[in-house]
Amino acid sequence: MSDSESEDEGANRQLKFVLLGDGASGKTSLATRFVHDSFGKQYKQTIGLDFFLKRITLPGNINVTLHVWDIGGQTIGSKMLDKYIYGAQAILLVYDVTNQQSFENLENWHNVVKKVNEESETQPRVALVGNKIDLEHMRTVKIDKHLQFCQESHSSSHFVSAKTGDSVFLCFQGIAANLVDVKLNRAEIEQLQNVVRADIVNYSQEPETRSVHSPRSSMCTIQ
Ligand SMILES: Nc1nc2c(ncn2[C@@H]2O[C@H](COP(=O)(O)OP(=O)(O)OP(=O)(O)O)[C@@H](O)[C@H]2O)c(=O)[nH]1
Repeated sequence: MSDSESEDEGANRQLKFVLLGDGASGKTSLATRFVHDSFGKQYKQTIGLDFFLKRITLPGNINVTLHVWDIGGQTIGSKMLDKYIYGAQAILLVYDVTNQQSFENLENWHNVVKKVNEESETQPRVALVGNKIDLEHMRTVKIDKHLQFCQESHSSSHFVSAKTGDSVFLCFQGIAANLVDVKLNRAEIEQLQNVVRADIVNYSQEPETRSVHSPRSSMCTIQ
């Protein structure tokens, strides 16, 4: 590689992020929120895989291009899955906090990742991503189970909502920053957390004021 090529690469690091997890856990929605800052309510199953590309600038003027591989939830038994995972710098294991099964099945996804890692020179960072925290009141996956998984699998821990955007940018950019050894300060983290949103909820049968807080979430419901 010539000097100018390596300078180019230094100026714009390419990172492969792979999103894994059960169907309907919200992988496409997370990628769409991160890349296009949009959200669609309608579920459209990903067949095989989808690609997203996003260039971000991290503190210190460090440009990073994220290649986000959104793997369809039905590929768990597919022979192609190993190839999709291979060479990733980051694996995001995504589950739906309101769906216990989607959390339990992450073990199968993680096992595939571990098997691929055995044959790979690069060892990806693994991140556990609990999605749909806007539905905190319907949560079925206990936070201590989430944290236990992180500890056992040496994963970073993230709670996000593709729907509201809560902590989605922080999740992707935080992982990217970590990979290129950039430290985000408190102000940058707060800025990336992004959404402070209050939904008006009409609890007609329950007259008392409610407040629902999630860990690292800025969502609340007010009446
Ligand atoms: N309330 C809520 N719904 C969400 C959120 N993220 C995704 N959804 C919804 O969940 C459904 C599934 O989302 P997808 O992003 O298509 O799920 P997926 O994991 O890509 O699914 P596969 O393509 O089958 O692997 C859609 O109806 C989304 O609108 C979220 O943060 N909150």
